[in-house]
Amino acid sequence: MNNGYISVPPERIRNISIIAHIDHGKSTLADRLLEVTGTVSSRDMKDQFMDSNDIERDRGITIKLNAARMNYINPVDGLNYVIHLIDTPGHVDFTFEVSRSLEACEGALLVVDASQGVEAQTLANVYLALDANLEMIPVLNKIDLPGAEPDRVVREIEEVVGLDCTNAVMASAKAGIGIDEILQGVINYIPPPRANSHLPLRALIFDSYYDPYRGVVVYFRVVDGEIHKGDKIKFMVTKKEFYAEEIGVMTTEQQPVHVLRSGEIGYIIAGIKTVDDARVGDTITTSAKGADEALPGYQEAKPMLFAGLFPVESDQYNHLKDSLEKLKLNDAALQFEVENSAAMGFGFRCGFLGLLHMDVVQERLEREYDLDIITTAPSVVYSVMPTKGEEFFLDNPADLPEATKREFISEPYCKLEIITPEEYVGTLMELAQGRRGEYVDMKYLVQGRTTLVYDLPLAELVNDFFDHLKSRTKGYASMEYSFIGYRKNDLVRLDVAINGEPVDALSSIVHQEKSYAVGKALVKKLKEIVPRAQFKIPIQAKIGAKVVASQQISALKKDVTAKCYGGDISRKKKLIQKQAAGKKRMKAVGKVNVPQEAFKAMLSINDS
Ligand SMILES: Nc1nc2c(ncn2[C@@H]2O[C@H](COP(=O)(O)OP(=O)(O)OP(=O)(O)O)[C@@H](O)[C@H]2O)c(=O)[nH]1
Repeated sequence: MNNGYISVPPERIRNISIIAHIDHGKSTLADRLLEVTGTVSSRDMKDQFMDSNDIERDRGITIKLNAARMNYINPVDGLNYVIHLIDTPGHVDFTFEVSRSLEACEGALLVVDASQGVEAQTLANVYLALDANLEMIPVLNKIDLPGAEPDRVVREIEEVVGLDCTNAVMASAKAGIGIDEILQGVINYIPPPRANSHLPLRALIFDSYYDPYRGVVVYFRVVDGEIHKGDKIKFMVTKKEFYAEEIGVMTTEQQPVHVLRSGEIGYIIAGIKTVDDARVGDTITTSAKGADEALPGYQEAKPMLFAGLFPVESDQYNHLKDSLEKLKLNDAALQFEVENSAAMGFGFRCGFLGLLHMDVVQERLEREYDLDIITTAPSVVYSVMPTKGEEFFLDNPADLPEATKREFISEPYCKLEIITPEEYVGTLMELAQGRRGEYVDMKYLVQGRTTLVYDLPLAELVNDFFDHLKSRTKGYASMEYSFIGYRKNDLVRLDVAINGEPVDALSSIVHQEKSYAVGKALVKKLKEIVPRAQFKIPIQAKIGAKVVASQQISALKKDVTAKCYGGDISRKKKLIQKQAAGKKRMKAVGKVNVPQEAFKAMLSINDS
């Protein structure tokens, strides 16, 4: 094993990230590099060392960042090098975090699956790497696959990405091919960090997490100066001050050291209670003789999506509150405030970076905190100009003022980039147009693939767009999006009443032109979802006082247990138990039990 802490001069440090489209082999390659450099022995290596979180592993995606310090003895000069490998989250919800971890590096391995080629996320990541001025080494991965076409993909990278592939490495992370060449490439083509040890300390925070025993652990890159154990330090954005109780490096495990210098990557433990105090993108300096100016580029994590989270049983409200507070310790981007819904009772309005972030939070609440919650359909943040007063933002459709009290509503738009095999261009254009997309551009790539660019309302995108894209293209298309600003539109609020009771948690904001069709589809869907009762249940969709669609659920004729003829008691009991379990995920709205699915019905009616 080669995993101890070795101090080397800056010219023998390399700081790199791996960037790739999902599933192109980033984690497998990271593992292989750790193994080849002796940082982790193959025996010790669990599946994937870099993806250390359960939910990540289950979903096969990288959510949290991680960093590893590898010692590499270069066979060419026999000298010891240190390579810091920073893992980036592989999902658009976390673009800002990706950008900060790239900022902490001088170079990146651009991994492209040689049997698939460039995908939308490859491009999005390359743009971020170019923004961070990174030197990139293309790695054509999976060349062991019979379908691999590395030469074609090299041409594609040169044409589409505009990256010179002279130094590209043909590799198989799985079979261990090309790993030495990659390490040689890192030493030869990626510049060492510029060392500014004489300047006041400035270190960039690129990740942090909460450890219940040690408090917040902060990962950083020392840009200027030095940080010593025991230093009094200041976070320049939050202005919070702490003592550096422990600083260290990430070899196989966290290994404490006394000093970290310009160009190095390490962690710090300083009695920090919540990740909110150590935000990604913030700059660490010393309290005494510190830097005057923070490193550029800090951005506040801004939620793009909001949804109501309500406990199924109202007595679980406090448990939900405690659980959200605990999650927040480890998730600076999660926001929540109390929401009191007429239909749902007390719960929380929560803000998320995107759909994946929302799913992860929901799953943690259920799995780790054993909560039964109802989540309403996510809403984007609208901007509303009232007839009187100033423009304001609104994330809960239920709060929209009546039509007579507002001048206009604007909604967030994003730029959507799709890469698809040519034969699906028609169906995807239809999909994008059905979602109010505005055509921007189309380009033919090599080998019958095409990029399509649309401006699209974010609300349409979060409405299951990705699943539709995948199913229309048999999984062959990929997409990325970025927020581009607000645009005015003719939007209205669509309300729902079940059995005469307005269900505020089912209200949504939709485009005027689509409102009738959406209302009709929504009540039809709700009719399928809401269980029958002993009485008739009318379901209506309304805009203001006007009913735009309605359906009726007919009354149950018989008690289901009647089927048992009163004879078989155990069977009857079982049936009752089954009914009770089925009710668990239901929320009583007036006299009607509304299942969780109903609150997501909006997501599934857009069959465009
Ligand atoms: N045949 C072959 N399969 C590979 C190779 N590298 C990775 N894979 C497989 O490809 C799949 C995805 O690999 P990962 O390393 O998890 O991909 P990733 O890019 O880290 O994915 P995310 O963490 O979701 O971003 C896994 O099933 C790997 O076993 C390779 O060189 N050859």
